[in-house]
Parts: sequence; structure tokens; C-alpha cells
Amino acid sequence: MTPNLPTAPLAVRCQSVVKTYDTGGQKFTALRGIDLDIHQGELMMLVGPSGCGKTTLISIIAGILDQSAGVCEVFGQDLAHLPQKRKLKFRAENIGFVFQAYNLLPSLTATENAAIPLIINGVPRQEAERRAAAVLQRVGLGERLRSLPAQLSGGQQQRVAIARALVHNPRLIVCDEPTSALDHQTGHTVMELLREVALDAHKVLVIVTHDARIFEFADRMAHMDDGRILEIETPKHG
Ligand SMILES: Nc1ncnc2c1ncn2[C@@H]1O[C@H](COP(=O)(O)OP(=O)(O)OP(=O)(O)O)[C@@H](O)[C@H]1O
Repeated sequence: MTPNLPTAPLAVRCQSVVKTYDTGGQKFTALRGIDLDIHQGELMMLVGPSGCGKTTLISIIAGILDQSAGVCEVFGQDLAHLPQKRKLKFRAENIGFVFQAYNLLPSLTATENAAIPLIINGVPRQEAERRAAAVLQRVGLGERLRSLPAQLSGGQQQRVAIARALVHNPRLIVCDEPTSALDHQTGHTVMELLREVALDAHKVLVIVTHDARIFEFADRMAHMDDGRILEIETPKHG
């Protein structure tokens, strides 16, 4: 789907990434040496059975968790080694998130929800809402700018969440199960939108999913099991 990926610059480089959780003195190793390169312009899916480490890996890539060992660079920056303030700034400027459960604030309108990353980045409210409204137009919600989440369908709420993930023009967009709460047709539309609006030659989309109905949208799929990547597959696009 995306031409010349192997020669595109690297967006994410994971080398021998290990993650051990320590809960009350009990250690559990969730990632056991992950090697993964993701190129700019690429849509990479992480797939595998429940508990295999997908969310842990995407959280490390997004700088929400630190790895216990190994290297994970995002656009050349290993977030685990940045002071907290710089890490938060890097994340706020460079990373967008889409979650399964949308995570919209119920008392805010679609526009106000979508504007949140810009407000966090210090953009004045009026300007932030103007830009949020423009992104909502792009995702097909131009008529619902003043709607509250409860007044929107699941697919529309997910589109607000996508607008919120894109509004600050991040270079890395991570999505955790973005379609699993949606019916087939809506999930398909949301994936088409993500590919079309979120991806360009300089950006990268990393999607964790169980949803086999959307595998066709991947440039490559990393199959995980028990904290390891077993295989990286390039699906055939028909
Ligand atoms: N905070 C934590 N403390 C201890 N163990 C954890 C923690 N978070 C995750 N784990 C464990 O690490 C392993 C990997 O979890 P993770 O959420 O990354 O898997 P997953 O592949 O995303 O699963 P699912 O598809 O069910 O969301 C699981 O065995 C989980 O129980």
C-alpha cells in the first residue's frame, strides 16, 4: 500500500526491549526482548492473544511506560532517558492517542474535546477550537461540532477521538483497539479515515488490535505471543 517503505526513514526503533512489572514484590516479565523497526509512512499493527504484551509495547513506544531494559527510540529519542518534563513535552507535541473506549470528556462538546491537545500545548482557546473544528470537518463531523459525546453514536465518538489525536499534527499516532467497540461497517470507515487523514510520508500509525476485519489496512503486522514478536508479516492487499 505504501511504496518504498524499507528505504523510508525510521520512526520507531526497538532493540532488545524488556519490560518487567513489579507488583508487591512479584515480578512478571511482559516483554522478553522486542526488536522492531517501524518506518515513516507505515501503518504497523500489533496482533496476538490476550496478555501477550501488545498494550505494554505500545505504551513504551508512546512514552507512557519506561522499558526495563533495551532501547526504544521514537524519531531518534529514547523517551525512557528523558527527564519527566521533557518527556511530557515530547509526547504532547509528537504523539496522538486513540483508545478503544474513546475517553472523551462527557461534559465537553465535540469541538472542546478535540481541542484538548492544543490547549495542553498552550494554544489560546479560540484558536484551539477553530483548529479543532477544522479537523472535525475533515473527519466528517462538521455538523456535530456542538454535540456532547452522549449525543453521538459510537462511530461518531471514535471520530471525535481521532480528531483529538490528530489536532496537534503529531508524527506518531498510537491506537489501542480503535475499532473493537464498533460494528463492521463503522470500523471499516474509521480505518479508512485513519489511513487517509492520519498517515503521510512523515508520520507513523501503530495500531494494537484483535479485530481481524481490519488486518487488510496494515502495511505490516507484528504477530506477538508471550512477550515476543514471532513473525512480521506483510499482508497482501487485494
Ligand atoms: N501494571 C501491571 N502490573 C503487572 N502486570 C501487568 C501490568 N500490566 C500488564 N501486566 C501483565 O503483562 C502481560 C501483558 O499485558 P498487556 O496488557 O500488555 O497484554 P495485551 O496483549 O495488550 O492484552 P489484551 O489483548 O488482553 O489487552 C499480561 O500478563 C498482564 O497481566
